[in-house]
Amino acid sequence: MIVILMGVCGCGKTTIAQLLSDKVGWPIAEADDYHTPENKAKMARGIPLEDQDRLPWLLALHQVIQRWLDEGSSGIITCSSLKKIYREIILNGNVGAEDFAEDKNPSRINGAAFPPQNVKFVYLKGDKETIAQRMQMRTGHFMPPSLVESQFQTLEEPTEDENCIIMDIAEPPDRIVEKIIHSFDNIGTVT
Ligand SMILES: Nc1ncnc2c1ncn2[C@@H]1O[C@H](COP(=O)(O)OP(=O)(O)OP(=O)(O)O)[C@@H](O)[C@H]1O
Ligand SMILES: O=C(O)[C@H](O)[C@@H](O)[C@H](O)[C@H](O)CO
Repeated sequence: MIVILMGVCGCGKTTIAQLLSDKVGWPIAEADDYHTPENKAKMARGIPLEDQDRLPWLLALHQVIQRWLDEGSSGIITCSSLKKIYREIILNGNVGAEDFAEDKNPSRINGAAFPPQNVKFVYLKGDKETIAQRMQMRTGHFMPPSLVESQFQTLEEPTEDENCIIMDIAEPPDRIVEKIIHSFDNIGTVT
């Protein structure tokens, strides 16, 4: 099983990934570690990334998933995955990227089932005020609170066909992790 924790900056991806990893023993690929220094510097200056900045980053994360699938191993990825096409690229790699470049309808990629059953997105959902507050409290992170607004503007919440689990970030981290673990057997029933 591969779990991709998604959502805007400050929604709790890293926090939940660490707790989940402690419980299930799976490795974490922290998406921030896959950004180029240029991307990080851009965000640190308060400038939102654009599609083309994110493309190589998404492809690198796709390779992590592909490697884990090839090895038959489990893992946890933290990645904002803000747009549907980004999620397609993470899952499908270059196939998604070609569609991205040509601005085609992502739902038609290869006619493939979306998503693969052993790769699950978990959307950490919260309101802008809660997240802005948590970002203000957080220290030592390159991502400035000023980017919360653009993150919400870019966000395309996952739709039903993506079979994504939605977690309310108003709940304590431990509870969210319990629900994620429970949902491995009940995909689609936990919200
Ligand atoms: N469920 C929660 N309840 C209360 N506080 C939380 C919860 N989840 C995370 N936090 C706190 O909110 C802040 C942001 O969390 P975290 O850094 O994990 O978010 P993130 O999605 O990984 O951010 P980024 O995308 O910017 O790296 C942290 O200070 C964390 O301790
Ligand atoms: O703009 C985005 O797609 C995301 O915000 C990521 O680029 C960041 O890595 C992260 O969420 C900040 O820590």
